[in-house]
Amino acid sequence: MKKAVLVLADGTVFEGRAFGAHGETVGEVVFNTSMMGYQEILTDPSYVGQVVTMAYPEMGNVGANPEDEEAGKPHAVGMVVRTLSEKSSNWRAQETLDAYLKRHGVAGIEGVDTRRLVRHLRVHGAQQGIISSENHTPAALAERARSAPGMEGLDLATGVSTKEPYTFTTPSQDVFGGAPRAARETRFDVVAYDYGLKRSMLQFLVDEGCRVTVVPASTTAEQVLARKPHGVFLANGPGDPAAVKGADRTVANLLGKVPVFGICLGHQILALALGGRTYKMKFGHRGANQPVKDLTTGKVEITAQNHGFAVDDASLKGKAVVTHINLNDGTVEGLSIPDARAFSVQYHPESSPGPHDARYLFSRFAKLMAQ
Ligand SMILES: NC(=O)CC[C@H](N)C(=O)O
Repeated sequence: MKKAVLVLADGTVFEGRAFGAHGETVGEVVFNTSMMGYQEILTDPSYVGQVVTMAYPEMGNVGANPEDEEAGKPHAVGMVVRTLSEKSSNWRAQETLDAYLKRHGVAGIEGVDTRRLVRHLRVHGAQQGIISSENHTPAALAERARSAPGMEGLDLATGVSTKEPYTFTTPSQDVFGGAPRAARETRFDVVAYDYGLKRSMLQFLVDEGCRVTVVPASTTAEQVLARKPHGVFLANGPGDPAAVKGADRTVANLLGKVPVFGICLGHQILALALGGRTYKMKFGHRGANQPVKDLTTGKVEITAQNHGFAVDDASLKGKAVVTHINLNDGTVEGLSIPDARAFSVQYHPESSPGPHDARYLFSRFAKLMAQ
């Protein structure tokens, strides 16, 4: 296999071998601690502009298949792994991870000391980096990584959002081949803002009896209210929440008029709509084992997460109730505005990949709409 390097903006060099597409890719280098679900991770549009390092050492073992995609293609711009499995061993696999990334033009590097890389990012913070199999000097690559734009101030959601509204009616699938879940009778019309959404979120809304109309990020509050929805869903998405054009004002104009449920970027935008603030975290939360405490019940959920920004707790005082916190670092994980029938979580109740502890939040949204 061809030699490749990963060079961080601070000049740190990691050597390895190229897989997937050969060539070069620049992005924010982040790490994910999930042991499985690399395909759901790679295809999550929230990874636009990011190079994902998988902390777990064995990757590619189950290959790739179309059912596990969260969107039509990988959105991460690069992948860093310790050991890449040459073969895929799974009855659902249609190709290897290597072939999958090659086909989609995504560069990977394997054989990297990912423990050292993850520790480096934890200490020095997520930063721009470049994967290259083109024999340039590390100094030149570090310079290019340094001149790449950082995540702060980047509106990436508007770019990946759907261009036209569409209706989504597919329930979640049983991947183990069981009978398809009986579709619930349609009870609610929901408008979902697409900031870069994961397909599984929509499937869980359909499971709750929602007919979902997905709309572009730039859709106005008036256009949404004209559809007379029972509820509005604010999806996940890439980039800086404060940079998504007009989103905070739009959501502010919806609050109080219709129940609102936000996840991840949607949660951050809801906070901004209330006059709250968001900030860039040092290295974010990405993985399937983040402990979150529900302050209203005292229960702890193990959650899937993928975010690099967070909502500033102090900025919400008097504007919203902080309902969930992260037990690792105390950051805000959920909020609610009871008067406005609105709530949101920073983590991923659809998991995909991850534990199912938080799936009940989709029913909570349905209950809110039924009231
Ligand atoms: N998954 C998401 O919606 C991520 C939200 C935002 N882009 C962040 O990094 O914090």
